[in-house]
Amino acid sequence: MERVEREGLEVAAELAAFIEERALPGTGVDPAKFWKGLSGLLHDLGPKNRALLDKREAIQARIDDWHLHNRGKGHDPVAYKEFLVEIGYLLPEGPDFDIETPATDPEFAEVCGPQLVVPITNARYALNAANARWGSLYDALYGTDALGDRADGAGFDAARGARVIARAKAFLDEAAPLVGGSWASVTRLWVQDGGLFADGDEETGLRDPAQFVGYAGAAGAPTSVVLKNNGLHVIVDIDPEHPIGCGDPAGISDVRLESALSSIMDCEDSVACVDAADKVQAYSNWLGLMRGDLTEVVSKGERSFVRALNPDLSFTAPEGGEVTLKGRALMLVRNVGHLMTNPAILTRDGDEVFEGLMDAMITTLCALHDLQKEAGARNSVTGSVYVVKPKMHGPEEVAFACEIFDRVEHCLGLPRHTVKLGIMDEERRTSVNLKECIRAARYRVAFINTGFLDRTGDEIHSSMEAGPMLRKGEMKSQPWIQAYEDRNVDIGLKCGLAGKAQIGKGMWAMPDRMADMLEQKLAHPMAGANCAWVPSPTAATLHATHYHQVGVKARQREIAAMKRPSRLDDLLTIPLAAGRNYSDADITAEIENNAQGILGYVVRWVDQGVGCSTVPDIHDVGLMEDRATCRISSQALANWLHHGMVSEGRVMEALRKMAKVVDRQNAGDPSYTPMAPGYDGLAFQAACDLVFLGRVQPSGYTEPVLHQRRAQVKALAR
Ligand SMILES: CC(C)(COP(=O)(O)OP(=O)(O)OC[C@H]1O[C@@H](n2cnc3c(N)ncnc32)[C@H](O)[C@@H]1OP(=O)(O)O)[C@@H](O)C(=O)NCCC(=O)NCCS
Ligand SMILES: O=C(O)C[C@H](O)C(=O)O
Ligand SMILES: [Mg+2]
Repeated sequence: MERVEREGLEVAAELAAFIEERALPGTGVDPAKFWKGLSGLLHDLGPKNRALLDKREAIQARIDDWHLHNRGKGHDPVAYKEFLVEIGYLLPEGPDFDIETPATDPEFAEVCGPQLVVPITNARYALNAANARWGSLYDALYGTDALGDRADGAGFDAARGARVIARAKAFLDEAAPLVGGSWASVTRLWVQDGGLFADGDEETGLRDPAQFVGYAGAAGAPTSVVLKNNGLHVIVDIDPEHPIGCGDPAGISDVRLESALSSIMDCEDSVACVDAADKVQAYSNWLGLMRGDLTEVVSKGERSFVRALNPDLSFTAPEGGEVTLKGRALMLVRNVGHLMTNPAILTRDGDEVFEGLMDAMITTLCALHDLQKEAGARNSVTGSVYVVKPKMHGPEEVAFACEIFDRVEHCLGLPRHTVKLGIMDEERRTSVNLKECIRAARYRVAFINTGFLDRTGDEIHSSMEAGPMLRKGEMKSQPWIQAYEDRNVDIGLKCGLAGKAQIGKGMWAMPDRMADMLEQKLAHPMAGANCAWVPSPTAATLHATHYHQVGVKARQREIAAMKRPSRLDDLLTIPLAAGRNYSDADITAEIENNAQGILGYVVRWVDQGVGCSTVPDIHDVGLMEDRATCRISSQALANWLHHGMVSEGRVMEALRKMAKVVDRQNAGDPSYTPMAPGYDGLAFQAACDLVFLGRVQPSGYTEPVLHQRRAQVKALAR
């Protein structure tokens, strides 16, 4: 790899060119100052980063020892908790406080709704995610199983269309009820004296006239009307010439929902970035989004078009004048955590730099383009940069993240606390010390979010030596996870996040099961969450309906008033399989299911550089797999192997059997290299390493193995 020297750093030439030719110009940041700042950050904070990782390992070693020492004695929760205090795992809680994060955007402070996540390396998807602020409810209902069944695909099914329209109008009856009658019987809509009127069985209007916020077209025959409920907008489009509108009594052609209020552009678990070329791809997409000029040619069948960021939407206010609605989701960027290093830059000692430090500086630099915009659509109206920081273990690591951004802001000449932090509550040492973690970021925190996928992986790894764990599917109903979810909300509310920052909930990991999502994900706003993660724009539109049903702010007040007890003891309950007598068939199903998930994900990661995939499980349900879900499956198998629940031979047999299944599932992909019958490729090897070496991976993470094998594949291709 060609490198250039910059202030004591050996920088990959393509990364240096990206920074000097594309990221820095237009920001007013002097290149020499930038490199000096980056070099200082990497050299000064690298050792501290390393020390924090060493501390993780030292703590884990003590926990392992404790379990080994106490094995066979029956778990003593009181002694265990005392031990966790003694080793500094469980820290004392300080006095109550309120966070003091300066001005966050309305998507954080006021409005509640879905949060979309997207791999930043995929420009087509990333643009789509930015534009997912608005989504068609008609399309979402028609194109998924939301109504219980799926379209058969052979042309437009009018009967299905009628069911979709009936459902959407039932939604309008709940979200924006009329004084008399139903939206289904409306035959005409018009605006008069600042009010919205409807003809139907009778002349009527909105039960709450304040829900009408704007319209497009002529007052007497609007082409759109805009309604608002729980802070979320709904656009009813009217076009009697439209193929759908022409069959509607009022000419209604669509109901569009404000859907993804925010979108996380992910540089972490949904991407595969192992070197300078990958990092430049990620950074340049983020730069394009922050500059506002990212485009991508999208081809669908015969049709090709250029996808770009959507503009804001403009309507006439009820009394005249203009109302503008944001056309794009508020964008956040997820940096990587503190663990990994990356060869894109070497220190003066020739070591790879910590990737999280590099991400912090470069993603913030890219965001300067948004902060400095004088015209055109801005991402943050309050002049903030939103960085999601994953996989931190405890308050010291959160404080370290804040220190990193103090330095970044200083180097880039930004006001202190411009960068707002999303703290993923997804490691056990963060969950048990959540209040202190929030305190450590009290001037920056913009969200806390329960990343239950990583959290489940860490649950298994942390207590690896305690015994064999429950099956993966049983984890979600265990006391620890329920305590974790509730405590996250309780502590967030106690620390004053309401009205300033988000309390978020985790991913819906079955992208094709929208009926199930509609039924189950209502629980997130009910639990007091301002937002919850969805895997696709369509899922965002459907999940948005939940925030029409539940007023989250009121719900948060109710929950705060309950003053629920802390449940720390439940949180510390280890999900052991003790007492469970799994049948041989259960055990086979569990190892095959995990093996299939790991292989299906890893083969695309290692061979093709795809960081997020839908992979069918053994029941043929497509699951969103990313590094966090892979961490669970590999830790689950490593744990059962370690405790002799299954032999190495049996697991290897399952891996080979499932490799053939995964090969068949990918048979239609011309760029796919089958794993069977040789089982000697790097992807298969990576899957084996994740499982057979899973116990000794740092915190059970998958990154070290995946990066190493992907780098080998790339080297071979060169
Ligand atoms: C799960 C996933 C891999 C499925 O991808 P897929 O099989 O290509 O999805 P589908 O074929 O059903 O849909 C593809 C369409 O949906 C869009 N889409 C899917 N997921 C999207 C996302 N997260 N953001 C924006 N658009 C998305 C694509 O742009 C594409 O539309 P287009 O053809 O107009 O561009 C994908 O949804 C994804 O990557 N989701 C992100 C999940 C994530 O980031 N997880 C990590 C944190 S938990
Ligand atoms: O990246 C993910 O899979 C989502 C989240 O960070 C989690 O770990 O649950
Ligand atoms: Mg995670």
